Amino acid sequence: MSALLEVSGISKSFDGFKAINNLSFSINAVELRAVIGPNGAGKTTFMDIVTGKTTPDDGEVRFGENGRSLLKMNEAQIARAGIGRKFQRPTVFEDQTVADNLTMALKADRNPFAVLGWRPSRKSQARVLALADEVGLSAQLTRRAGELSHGQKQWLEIGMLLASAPRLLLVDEPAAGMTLAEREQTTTLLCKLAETRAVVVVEHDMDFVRRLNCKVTVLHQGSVLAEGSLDHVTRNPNVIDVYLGR
Ligand SMILES: Nc1ncnc2c1ncn2[C@@H]1O[C@H](COP(=O)(O)OP(=O)(O)OP(=O)(O)O)[C@@H](O)[C@H]1O
Repeated sequence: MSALLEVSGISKSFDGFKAINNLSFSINAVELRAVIGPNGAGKTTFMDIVTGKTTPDDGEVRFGENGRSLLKMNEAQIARAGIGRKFQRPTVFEDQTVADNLTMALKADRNPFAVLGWRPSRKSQARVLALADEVGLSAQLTRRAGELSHGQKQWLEIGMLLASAPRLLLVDEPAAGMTLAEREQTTTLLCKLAETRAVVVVEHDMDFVRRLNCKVTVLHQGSVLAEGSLDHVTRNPNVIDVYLGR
């Protein structure tokens, strides 16, 4: 399996403090990966670097078959290249319906000139239905996003990200604030999405990570401390020492 994302020897200091320290790892084109680690381990900074929000001091980040360097691209170019990021707090348009939110996301995926005079076509309406179906919101299409539960808003935002057909989806703490039923549905959704693309989930909730049943990367002090199945990494004495045993 070839790597879709290759992070090699990246470091990033803030005021002399190494938030990321010679970090290397790769993500396959079709895989679900959980990234865990204690507070301050560098998980957010890693996502900031991959999405172009932060530039590392050293190292390289390559994406796609041609190994294109992401460090030469800005945030918008990286998003267009196929990397979507889901922040912890959902940012949907609360006054708009679910269908309108998805339609706007489809529209936003177009170049600025194509957006001028853009009207929803039959094809884009079908795409909205397909996106709603993919994230389990078919029955909510005409509801205002503000009326949705927290979990439904998270799924809507994932649907909006899917409008631009990302090859890599970075998802920050999806389980936070969700009911048990919503967590289970989110697990199913993330596993399904990872059947056709790469999905990287940053998560603190170990029960949720266990349900994802995927390879886990443990970060500590900006480097990879351990990698493998959840059972494998949770048996690692270093992981127990710095993360689980606290
Ligand atoms: N812009 C910044 N300026 C100064 N220090 C920063 C900045 N961004 C991150 N840091 C520091 O870098 C370290 C890594 O932070 P980061 O947010 O990446 O960790 P994290 O693993 O996401 O933590 P958490 O689980 O608490 O979200 C922390 O010590 C943090 O205080």
